[in-house]
Amino acid sequence: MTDALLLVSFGGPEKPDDVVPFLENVTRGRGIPRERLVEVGQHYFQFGGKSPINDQCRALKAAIEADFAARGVSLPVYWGNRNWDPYLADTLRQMRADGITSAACLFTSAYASYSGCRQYRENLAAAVAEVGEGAPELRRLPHYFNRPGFLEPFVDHTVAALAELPAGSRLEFVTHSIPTAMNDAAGPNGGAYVAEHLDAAGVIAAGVGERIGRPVEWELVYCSRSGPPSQPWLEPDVNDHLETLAKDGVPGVAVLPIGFVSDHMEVIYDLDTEAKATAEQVDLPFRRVPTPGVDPRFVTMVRELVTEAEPVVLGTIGPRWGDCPAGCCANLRGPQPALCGKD
Ligand SMILES: CC1=C(CCC(=O)O)c2cc3nc(cc4[nH]c(cc5[nH]c(cc1n2)c(C)c5CCC(=O)O)c(CCC(=O)O)c4C)C(CCC(=O)O)=C3C
Ligand SMILES: [Fe+2]
Repeated sequence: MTDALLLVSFGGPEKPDDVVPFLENVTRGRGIPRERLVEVGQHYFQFGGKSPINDQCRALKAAIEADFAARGVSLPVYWGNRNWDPYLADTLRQMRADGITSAACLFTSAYASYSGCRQYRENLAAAVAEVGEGAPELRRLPHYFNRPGFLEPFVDHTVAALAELPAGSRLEFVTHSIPTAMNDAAGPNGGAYVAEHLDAAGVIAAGVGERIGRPVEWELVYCSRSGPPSQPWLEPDVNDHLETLAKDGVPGVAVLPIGFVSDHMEVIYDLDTEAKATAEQVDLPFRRVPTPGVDPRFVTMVRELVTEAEPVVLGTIGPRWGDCPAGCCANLRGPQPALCGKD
């Protein structure tokens, strides 16, 4: 039984004074070099000290509420963040006060990895411990990277982007880089972060090819690397790759941020600002494809995750679990309490 839907997101600063404390929350104990933090702070300040992510969560929450109301799903929707106000513990206290005893969680993160999955589960465990007695019981909705409601908006918007680019342009699928060791530990058997992205990208590329009547070339590249240079992270970086493509005479690129569900700071800075500038420098026609955001198909997918009997998925991997199997996405710094999983 479920009394509520809980949107679990990353959080972001809303004004300049929030930026440094937000970055401290995100990077506490993560060993990110100081120069990187100063640089990322500048990305936020350049946008007035405000990340778009909280407004995007408010918009998604409102769209889900409207859809639930229209479809007779009488579940209240709550929202809490890992790293900024509204914090998960505050939301759980509100839910308890409202008489909610159980909730299904939707993470605004679509793929397996410590950063994108288990860290959310650890933060939920910490928030439940902080709230104490009477905190709602939480379960997690299935991973959705291979659901039509997540993939189809990318197909549509990519077809539109290609129509504005020279013939023969390619698809650059972009996701957040992570340490290679984190990918090696992702999912129950390792490597799930990259494998899930490749599966999703393959479905989108095939869908686009079908729509435009010819196969399109594509690859998966990475943005937003942090960490010390000595630590290997997934490569190539999108900027380096755009330079390679220009040298190879590729006529243009559609850039699809498939690692993200909304156009938050990584998208508007790392892609729309930095990667776009790189493309201009090397004279490579560039279009950035929107993320699902509040696309009605994505909102419908959320309702289906809550109410469905039979999961519908695309690609080769097959339906994924909600609550994770034991050993999934290990915390490489050592085990921590986590909810929504066998360990
Ligand atoms: C896989 C992944 C996702 C996708 C899944 C998901 O969506 O959760 C994601 C999302 C996000 N990452 C975000 C912001 C940041 N991530 C950082 C740092 C890091 N991210 C990592 C991974 C991921 N991150 C990693 C391995 C680090 C290194 C530190 C560590 O090992 O933990 C830092 C610190 C500075 C820096 O190092 O860049 C910031 C500020 C925001 C908010 C954006 C906004 O404000 O609009 C969002 C949605
Ligand atoms: Fe991040």
